[in-house]
Amino acid sequence: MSLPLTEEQRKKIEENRQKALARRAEKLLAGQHQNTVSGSSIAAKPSRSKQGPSTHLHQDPSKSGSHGVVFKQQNPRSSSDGDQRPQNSHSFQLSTSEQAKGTWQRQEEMPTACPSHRPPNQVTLAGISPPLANSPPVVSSEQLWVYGLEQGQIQASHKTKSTPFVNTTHEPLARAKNFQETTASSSGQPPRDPELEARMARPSTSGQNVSGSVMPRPEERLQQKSGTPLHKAAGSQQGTCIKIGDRFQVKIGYSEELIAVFKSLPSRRYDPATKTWNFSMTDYGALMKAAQHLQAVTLQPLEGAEGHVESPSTSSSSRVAAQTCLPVAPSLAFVKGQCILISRARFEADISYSEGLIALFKQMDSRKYDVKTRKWNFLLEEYSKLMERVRCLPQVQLDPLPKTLTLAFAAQLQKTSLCPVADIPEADLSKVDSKLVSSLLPFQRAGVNFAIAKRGRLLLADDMGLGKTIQAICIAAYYRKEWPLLVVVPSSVRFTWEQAFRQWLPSLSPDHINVVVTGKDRLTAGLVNIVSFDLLSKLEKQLKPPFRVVIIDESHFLKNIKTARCRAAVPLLKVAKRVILLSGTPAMSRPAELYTQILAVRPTFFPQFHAFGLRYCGAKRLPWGWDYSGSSNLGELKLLLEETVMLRRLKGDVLCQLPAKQRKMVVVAPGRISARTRAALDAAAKEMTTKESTKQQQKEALILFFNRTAEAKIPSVIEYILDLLESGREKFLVFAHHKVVLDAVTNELERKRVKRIRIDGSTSSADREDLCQQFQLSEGPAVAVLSITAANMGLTFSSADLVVFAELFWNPGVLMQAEDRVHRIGQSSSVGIHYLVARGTADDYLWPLIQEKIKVLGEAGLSETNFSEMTEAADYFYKDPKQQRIYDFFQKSFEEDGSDMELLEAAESFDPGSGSQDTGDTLDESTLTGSPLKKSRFEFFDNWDSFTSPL
Ligand SMILES: Nc1ncnc2c1ncn2[C@@H]1O[C@H](COP(=O)(O)OP(=O)(O)OP(=O)(O)O)[C@@H](O)[C@H]1O
Repeated sequence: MSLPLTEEQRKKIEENRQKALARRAEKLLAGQHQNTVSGSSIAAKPSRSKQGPSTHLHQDPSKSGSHGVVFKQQNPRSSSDGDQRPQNSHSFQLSTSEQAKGTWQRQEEMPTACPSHRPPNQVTLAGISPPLANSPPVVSSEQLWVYGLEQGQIQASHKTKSTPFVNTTHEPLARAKNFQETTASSSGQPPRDPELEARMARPSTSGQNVSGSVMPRPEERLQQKSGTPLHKAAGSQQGTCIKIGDRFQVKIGYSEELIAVFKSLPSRRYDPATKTWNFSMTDYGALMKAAQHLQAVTLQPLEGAEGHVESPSTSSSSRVAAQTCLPVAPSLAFVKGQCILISRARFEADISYSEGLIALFKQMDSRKYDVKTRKWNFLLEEYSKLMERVRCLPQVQLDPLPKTLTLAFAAQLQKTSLCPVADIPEADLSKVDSKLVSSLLPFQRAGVNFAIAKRGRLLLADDMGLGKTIQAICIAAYYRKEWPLLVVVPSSVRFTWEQAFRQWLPSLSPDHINVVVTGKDRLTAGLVNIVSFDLLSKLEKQLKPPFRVVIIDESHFLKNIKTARCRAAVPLLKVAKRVILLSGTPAMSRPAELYTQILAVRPTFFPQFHAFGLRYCGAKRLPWGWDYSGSSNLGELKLLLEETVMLRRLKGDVLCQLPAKQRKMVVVAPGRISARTRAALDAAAKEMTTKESTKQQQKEALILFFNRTAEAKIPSVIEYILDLLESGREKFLVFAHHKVVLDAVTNELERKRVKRIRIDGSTSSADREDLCQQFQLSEGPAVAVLSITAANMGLTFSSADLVVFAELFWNPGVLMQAEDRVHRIGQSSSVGIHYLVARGTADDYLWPLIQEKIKVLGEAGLSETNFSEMTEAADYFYKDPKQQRIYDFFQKSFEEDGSDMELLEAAESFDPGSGSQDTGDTLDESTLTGSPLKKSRFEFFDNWDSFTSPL
């Protein structure tokens, strides 16, 4: 049993130790003088104040495996690798002259070996005396990072005035750690050394002024310096790597410099039982590379793993690294990822863990670590720098941003714009009709400015009902000198567009507006030419010379490049100078649907669909070809579109600017009225105004006129409703009062498998409430088909924000009550009211009648409703004497008591019966769904995808 040391003995030991240290330092100095070029002045000054009694420096200096460099312990701590012992506390410092010169350059001038300081004999682990074997030197990471400096470069001298270590080539390590930066252990990335990471990121506690980027690892620095492995000393220590499970162990005798390398590897573990170090395979390459540069050490590679370590002399990546002074990825694992734009100013590296890469990330001033996504992101202005440096990491492949993005965000990349929102200049609209300009709501004015800033090529994707029409007309009017204008729209709204041009551009003569109704019409007859998608493809030949200004309403109708409408429209749009696409739902279910619209506005963005599909449609290669039905990088796509071509405001964004109710007169297509129905309508109109007719005959003629009107409108009403659904309208009410109209709408919805409820005079009170609740709570598209007279009060449908009047009603009070099924408490949005008005029908008289009545009510303070804008727009009504007589008759009839009841009963009981031939004409379903074009339009309903618009 050994006795405890006396105090005196301890002192003696300590004295001897200090002497040994001093001798070793002198020896080192002498050795360095022999090998070092003049001008190098690096001091390694042993600290005499903090040496613990049991550090590895107890080792006999003559047997030291070290070349004499001693490290300063800055943060003595329990090591995670199992070393619990006190740590040595020698300082390692560079002189100021060193700082100024820069370390790596100087290193090239220096010999890379110091043979005199190598251990004389090969020492196996078993042969190491217990204290040494138990005492792997504990080295701080700061020291480890500069480990390469030791390689024959450092002169120990306690005479040299020491100065704080500075490496002017590197970015400050002393940067306060961004709170977003966390270690990989918390980021879900492969485990790494949190202590090491923390030390890399936090300020030096030693007072050292460490500047520049994260230091390369020892082996990397060696490579960078010499580009070749060192020649091994004759008696270098031999060691072997042995695979143990998924790790490998290094069997070798004590070597201070090798242990320093060990300590720099994140996966290191020290096993006190076997007194050996072991590592994960990810560090194998790094270790072997570093060992190649240690003159006193020779490590036998793992069996079968030789090829894993590329000779630095032959490694092209190493050569690049040497040229650019960048660290080489110290891991065998190959990592691959991509850059993704995450905001107008920042991009993210979406890549798995690589230590070298993380070190590189930490060199970026603008770095941020997002703890949620566990990814690093940077300012775009650092993009080029980062990519340049990443290219030097041979085991990292970080795919760049697509060229389209770098062009779109060139200002941010070049740091010429850091505005969170692009500045859009105010456009000069002095040449546009003042009526239109003064009516624009502020957000609409901003929309026009955006369009003009984009030189008239854009996708205006405002939410439904926000007034895309008025904005589009204003934008087109700004480029009026470049007209004729082509307006391509769903056929159900061709006349609504004509009306809008008349309303907003009084300077445009109505004669200059050409609505193309048949395939025989001329597409270029007017200054403004309005055509349906389907007719456009039939009139393709008339598109030469091409139009210079084109508006496409509901541009998502172009989502399928294979359709005839798309094939006709896209080439036209590519060559047009101004392209104004309008859609409240540019993509209904997947980003692939956006492609043609993007192509139309910016043909150069993604000329090949495949590139777009790979980036944004999650393209997958399947045995039968590529599948582009998925989605990927949607946030980036949205940013790209918003930066370059798309403007989208949601109702909620601009609610404060919107009126509570927005009424819209929708002029439905008269072309849908069959010749037979038209003849019946004309006959009824004549009967009403024939002087010879009795009062009863006139009334019967009025009833017939109404009934034929209902019948005539059915195809247009159905088409309009289906267009609404196709455009993404989810929940809305359809009011009508003829049973035949209610039936036709219900049947069509049923056929298309659209969720619906119906409330009419035959619905019991109990059922009404249930149906109402059912509609209120339903998710996704649903239509409430309601009788104007039976469901205009007492029901709440506040979950919808659109009411469609398929038919007009002579009593405006009833209409307003019906409107208020949606516009009531519980409604948080602005409500849209669409009145479908058919020319050449009873609507020609009912519409002005309703407006007049409302005006009177308004003047009497009984109605806050203002139809005045629509009244002004309704000047298409003929005012010839015959029509005036019909109008007068209408007025008189509805003022008489009892007329309502008679008309209502007639509406309820009207059955086209023998007139079914007429209905057959007008309801000709082949015109709606039978033709290939119509069929493709309605495919959407058959696949009723859940709405997953990325926008
Ligand atoms: N600034 C305005 N002044 C007066 N009325 C307006 C204004 N902006 C829009 N409106 C009216 O609001 C209604 C809805 O406008 P519009 O039809 O253009 O909307 P939208 O965005 O095209 O909707 P959707 O996508 O459903 O077609 C129309 O009746 C239009 O006249």
